[in-house]
Amino acid sequence: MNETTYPVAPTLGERARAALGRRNLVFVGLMGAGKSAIGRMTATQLGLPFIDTDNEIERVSRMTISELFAAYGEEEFRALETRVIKRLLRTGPRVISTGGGAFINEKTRKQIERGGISLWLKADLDVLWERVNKRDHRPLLKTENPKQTLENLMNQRYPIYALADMTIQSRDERKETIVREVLEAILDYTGKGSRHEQD
Ligand SMILES: Nc1ncnc2c1ncn2[C@@H]1O[C@H](COP(=O)(O)OP(=O)(O)O)[C@@H](O)[C@H]1O
Ligand SMILES: O=C(O)C1=C[C@@H](OP(=O)(O)O)[C@@H](O)[C@H](O)C1
Ligand SMILES: [Mg+2]
Repeated sequence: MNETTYPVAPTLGERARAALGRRNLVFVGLMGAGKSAIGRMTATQLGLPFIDTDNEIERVSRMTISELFAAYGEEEFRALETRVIKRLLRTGPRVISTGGGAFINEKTRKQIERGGISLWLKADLDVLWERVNKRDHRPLLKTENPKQTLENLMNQRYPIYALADMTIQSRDERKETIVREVLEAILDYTGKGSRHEQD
């Protein structure tokens, strides 16, 4: 029996996966930007393993992030974060969502620069606030005026997040739409997008 097979065009996820090669994709940005949620969905589309550094820190320390901050302080948490990220970047490829402070730490940022492609999920204050005020597991926001704290962090950190390889605006839009933009950004950044080649 004769069977005719037709070529199937690769999906956006498959094309982005090929463009990534052996590199890790690393999400950075402020609390509430969507790094954990969008990172996980992006990993599924890419067919790659996903790791959230906060989850990994909680797993190895057997403490929650809040407990770690309370027991040892932020400095110890950062040291642990740096070690965990260094180890994760040694192998790959995978999708790694970092906690908001990771990319701000110079040592960690250099590791990310060497071991992966970084993507800043950028968001306005109101979007961030709307998302983070629903939960209380973020120790840095346990202040008298957490929205003001968030704004101060934006002012301090946005110039540093801007050093990331790619930037996507995280906004009041379906997560699937943001994920699609992330995949397109990978193609553009690696020179495999439609702006660079004929599809
Ligand atoms: N595009 C989006 N639309 C609606 N809610 C979102 C979107 N992206 C993220 N969220 C939600 O916002 C909250 C914070 O997201 P999360 O991924 O934990 O952020 P981060 O890891 O950057 O702190 C979560 O409840 C998540 O589901
Ligand atoms: O911005 C920060 O310094 C932090 C962000 C948190 O992660 P998310 O950005 O995923 O909320 C977590 O790592 C910790 O509470 C500190
Ligand atoms: Mg997170």
